[in-house]
Amino acid sequence: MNGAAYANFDNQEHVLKLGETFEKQPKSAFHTVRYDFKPASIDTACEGELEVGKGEQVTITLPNLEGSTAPVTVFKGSKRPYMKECILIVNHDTGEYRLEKLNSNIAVKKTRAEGSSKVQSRLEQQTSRLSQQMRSGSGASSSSSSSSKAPPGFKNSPPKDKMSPGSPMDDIERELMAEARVMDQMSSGDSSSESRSSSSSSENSSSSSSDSEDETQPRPAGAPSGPAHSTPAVVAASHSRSEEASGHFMSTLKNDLQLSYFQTTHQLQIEHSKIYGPLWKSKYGPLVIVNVASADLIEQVLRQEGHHPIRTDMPHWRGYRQLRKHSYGPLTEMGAEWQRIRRILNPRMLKPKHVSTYTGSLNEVVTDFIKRVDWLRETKGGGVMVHDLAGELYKFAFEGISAVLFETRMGCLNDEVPEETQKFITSVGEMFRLSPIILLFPRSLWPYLPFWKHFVALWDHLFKVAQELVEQKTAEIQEKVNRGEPVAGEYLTHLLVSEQMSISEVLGSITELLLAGVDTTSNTISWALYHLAREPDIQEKLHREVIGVCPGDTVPTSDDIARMPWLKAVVKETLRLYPVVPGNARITAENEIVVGDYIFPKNTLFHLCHYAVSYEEKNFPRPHAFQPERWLRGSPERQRQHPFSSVPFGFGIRACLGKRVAELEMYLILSRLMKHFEVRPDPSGTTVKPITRTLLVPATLMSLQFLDRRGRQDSTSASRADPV
Ligand code: HEM
Repeated sequence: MNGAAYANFDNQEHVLKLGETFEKQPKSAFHTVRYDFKPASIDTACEGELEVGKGEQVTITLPNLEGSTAPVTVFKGSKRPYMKECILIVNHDTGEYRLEKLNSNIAVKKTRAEGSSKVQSRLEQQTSRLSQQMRSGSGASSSSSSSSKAPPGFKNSPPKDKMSPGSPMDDIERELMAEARVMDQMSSGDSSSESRSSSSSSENSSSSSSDSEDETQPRPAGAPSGPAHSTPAVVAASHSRSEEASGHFMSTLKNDLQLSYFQTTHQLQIEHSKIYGPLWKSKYGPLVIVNVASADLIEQVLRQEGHHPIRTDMPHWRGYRQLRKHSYGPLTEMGAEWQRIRRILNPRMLKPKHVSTYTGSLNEVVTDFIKRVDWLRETKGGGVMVHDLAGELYKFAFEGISAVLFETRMGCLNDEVPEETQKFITSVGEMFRLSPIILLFPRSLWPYLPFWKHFVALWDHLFKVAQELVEQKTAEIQEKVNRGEPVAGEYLTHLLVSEQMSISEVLGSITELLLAGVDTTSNTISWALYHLAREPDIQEKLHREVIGVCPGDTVPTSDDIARMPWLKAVVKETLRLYPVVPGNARITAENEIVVGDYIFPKNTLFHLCHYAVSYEEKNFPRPHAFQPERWLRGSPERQRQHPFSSVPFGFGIRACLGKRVAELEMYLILSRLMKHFEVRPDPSGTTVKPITRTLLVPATLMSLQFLDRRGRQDSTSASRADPV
């Protein structure tokens, strides 16, 4: 399929162009479908009936074609193979069908009604103006330097929208000014006030945000507190000329960039699927996306993903690697190379016999985490509270995955987290936060975006940390070899010693594993504890299960976990309510595929709306309730569940590489925490909602009470009111 498929949103009218295949609108609307026609059929038009979407047979009769007044059947037969020249427009309200030649543009009323789409379309117009200005030489000269070369054209911003106090525009303003501030700090070499993007683990925000927490309108986690909240005028006044230009750029964008759009994309899945049904098309920056929001249709996409599935082409992540000449890892690699990497990485990540060998190292990390909980309660929590639990669990997850990958300890659970480690944590969060913003812009503009420079610096740091760890391990191995000692070890040692990958490839892969292995598990553990605290009966059942399998001081192992079905059900239910990857994706690069009643050409980008599907009443009765019992084997609800209604680790050969390690890690920590503590909600009554920052993360700080069970005769008889 050719690449000229991008819709034109000028005048709010959607003009379908050659290659554009699918459009669905809320009410009035047309479905526009490109069906498959035999090239000959169009020439040998004959009369017949009109039937679309029944089985594989399609008959199309048109009221008129090219001047003919009598209805003509332009096609009768199988959907395949296809001819590119025609497009079928189906009006499902009136039952009317229309075939148009693709070489004439087809105007289909207004495309989208939601504000977010309008915002995007304005942004697109603006960025294309911007890019024209740059190409015409009025802007930046060359190179990857950013704000200092910002073009004068930035001044031509559209009139500023009226902003009411506390409106989403304030958030945009804060976000963009925060961006400018971070750029300031970076250019002046001061990174000390960088805060981790997710409020959940921001040390800095812990004191400031708790006061201002508002359940209905949580403070955007990425908006740092303090000076970044200043008005643009105040901040801009302190900028140099180049920063002023960048400030113009910011203020231009702030009218268009709706932060809430990024943060609530999981929620939008539900809202859009209510309006459009289970299949609809949308735009995200330069991307045209087909959204899929039903378990059946998701299954259809995933089952046709091909031999080398592509999630998305990740131009920003890949762009960084190209810039620095780093190797791709499993997240970013594609095609046969991706398959080769996975074949090397899979065994020690996914084979149960290997994964169970990580139990010892992970349990050591769990032990240290429990000590840290004790310390936090005593020193900062009035004997019972653990503040910013998600942040603490982030450190646990980082320590845990490092123990597995690097066979080494990072000191994340020490009283003082090493500076480099803390910076890695900050960088991961920042990088995830910036990723969707960068994708909104055409690649040609990236060098001129201030936050692209920031994005590159963040990745530089991530690679630097991984590189140091790889070098350290290489040196250890070399020393052992020099001493004539046997070299044994699990993950990194195996990768280095087996020499199946170059050092650069090992680095590319290990960096991505480290990146993928932290927020994912830590946030899932946070949400599980959050719900256990709110559902004492479910928690009590879990506690009983754990002490039943592992009484006294016994530390749960992977074998014990196999006998804890309730624990597994708790994790499954947590991942249903909070799928860390709320929307996955596939690009069908190998074949055109049939999804529902439609045929999609090669290279269609599908967005799989897992979040929406896991909240569907028909899949999960009382979908908002935390009910682990739905997952118990043999439960009537489980038997009715569609197998693709909740697939938190993805599906197929491109599914999560860390699934088994993540599960083991989550089971080991949750079971042990249940042995040691009773968790209870934050007495302030604060509720925590999720936001999307690439991954689904808590929007605000999460704090819980940890009551010691150790020393209790009978945990059930302990008064719920009295901290032990
Ligand atoms: C609760 C924990 C986790 C969840 C829910 C999760 C979820 C996912 C999902 C949904 C995908 C995309 C799969 C697909 O496209 O079909 C994925 C990919 C991936 N995950 Fe995880 N993940 C978790 C933990 C981890 C951990 C601990 C690691 C590393 C040790 C990891 C490494 C990866 C990698 C490398 C990929 C890319 C695989 C590829 O493209 O070939 N994940 N994960």
